[in-house]
Formats: sequence, structure tokens, C-alpha cells
Amino acid sequence: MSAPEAVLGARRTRIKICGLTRPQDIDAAVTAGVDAIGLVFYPPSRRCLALDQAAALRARVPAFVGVTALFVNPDAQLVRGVIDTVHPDLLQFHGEEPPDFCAEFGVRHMKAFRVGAPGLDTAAGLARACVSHGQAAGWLFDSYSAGYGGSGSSFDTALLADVPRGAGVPALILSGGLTAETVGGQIAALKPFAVDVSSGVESAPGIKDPARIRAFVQAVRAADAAPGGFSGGALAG
Ligand SMILES: O=C(O)c1ccccc1N[C@@H]1O[C@H](COP(=O)(O)O)[C@@H](O)[C@H]1O
Repeated sequence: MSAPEAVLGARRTRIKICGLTRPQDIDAAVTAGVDAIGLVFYPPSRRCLALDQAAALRARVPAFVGVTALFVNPDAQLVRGVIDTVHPDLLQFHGEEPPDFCAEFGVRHMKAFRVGAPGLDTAAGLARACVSHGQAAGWLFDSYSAGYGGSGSSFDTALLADVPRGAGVPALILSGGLTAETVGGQIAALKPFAVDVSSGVESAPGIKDPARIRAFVQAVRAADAAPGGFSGGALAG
């Protein structure tokens, strides 16, 4: 246990639920105790929102729960429109966006890497890509899938072996096919700072299931409470 954890007793993997499209799903996620919710602005996704729809969902999110806006290779105009209308706390870039693009909006961001994509299919290649996105607040790892993400498929986490970890380094956020059944084992093995899930808490794309959300949050908390649980540190993991 690191010094801040010893003092604060911090053993808490952060949780983001992504791809919400309905007010009742926001309420279910907030009630279950998630740290952040994600809104999708990628038109091919069945979870994609119009700006007015997203603004209404955002207004339902209370203080101290973060709102992330997800993009895939967007044009700058879309990002600015979302920032002005929805006021996200964090941007999530899930495509091949270059570092300078991600950093140009004056809103903190996390960079997603699709593990297994060309250039991201070795531990060294993945680590290099991460380091090139050193301005990010977090590095999110997802599986390589045809539709860019939200596919419910997992990846070989051994490829994360060379990703830098520690204080002052962007937080490690694990995603890709997580479920209430699998997340505990992944937390025990990798000790990510946060986990992100979409498909694993749904009954259909964009339709969240409150019971699955609760089960997911409970599984994360159980993993945190287990011996050798959370050790991602207060800020970085
Ligand atoms: O959710 C989507 O529709 C989506 C579309 C395009 C890129 C990413 C998307 N979601 C992100 O994908 C990962 C993994 O999701 P899953 O749990 O495997 O379904 C997650 O980080 C979502 O934020």
C-alpha cells in the first residue's frame, strides 16, 4: 500500500458506465454509485446522441459524478459543439486522434487505445503510443473491433505489461468486454485506476439494465475489498 492509501484508506477502483441514452439509466448508474457516465457522439454507434438529448441527460447528473463525451475521429466542430452544449468534464478520444488534436479543446481528455490494432499489437508498441499521449488525464484500453468500440469483446491484457504506471503518469483505465463476472479478476490482476463498461451492463445496445449495473458496481467493490485489492494510488494507476 502506498503512503497516501495508508493515510486515506483509499481502496476504490473508479467506475465509468458508458453509452447511456435514457434518463432512467442515468438514475440507475448514479444510484448504484458510479463515478462517471459516458455519452457517445459517434454517429455509427447505436448509442450515439443528438446534442439536445445529451444536454438533457447531462442535466440529470448530480455534482461529483463526472460526464465524459466519447468521440471517434471527430471534426473539431463537433467536439466544440458538444463542449458548448453538454459541458462534459472529460473528453474520450477513441479513434486515431493525434495528441495535439486531443489537447486543443481546453477540456481534459483520456485517450483510448484499441489493443491489437496495427501498431498496438505488441507491449512495446502500445507503450510507445501511450507515451506519445502524455498530456492525457488517462489512458483507456479497449479491444480492437471493427466498430471502434462498445463491442463487448475483451483483449489480451498481457499486452499492457510495458505501459508506464505510477504517480504523475496518466491513469490506467481498463475496458473491453467487462462484466460483473469478469471485472473482479481483472482488478485483482491489473489493479487499474478505473474500469469502463458498456455492453456488460446492457439488455440491448444503449439500453442499460439496472440489475446489471448494480451487480457490476458490487463486483468492483468486492474486488477492492479483497486482500491485495485496489492499489492504483490516489491519482494514477
Ligand atoms: O459505446 C459505443 O458505442 C462506442 C462506440 C465507439 C467507440 C467506443 C465505444 N464505447 C467504448 O467502448 C469501450 C468498451 O465497451 P464494452 O464494455 O466492450 O461494450 C468502453 O470504453 C466504451 O466507452
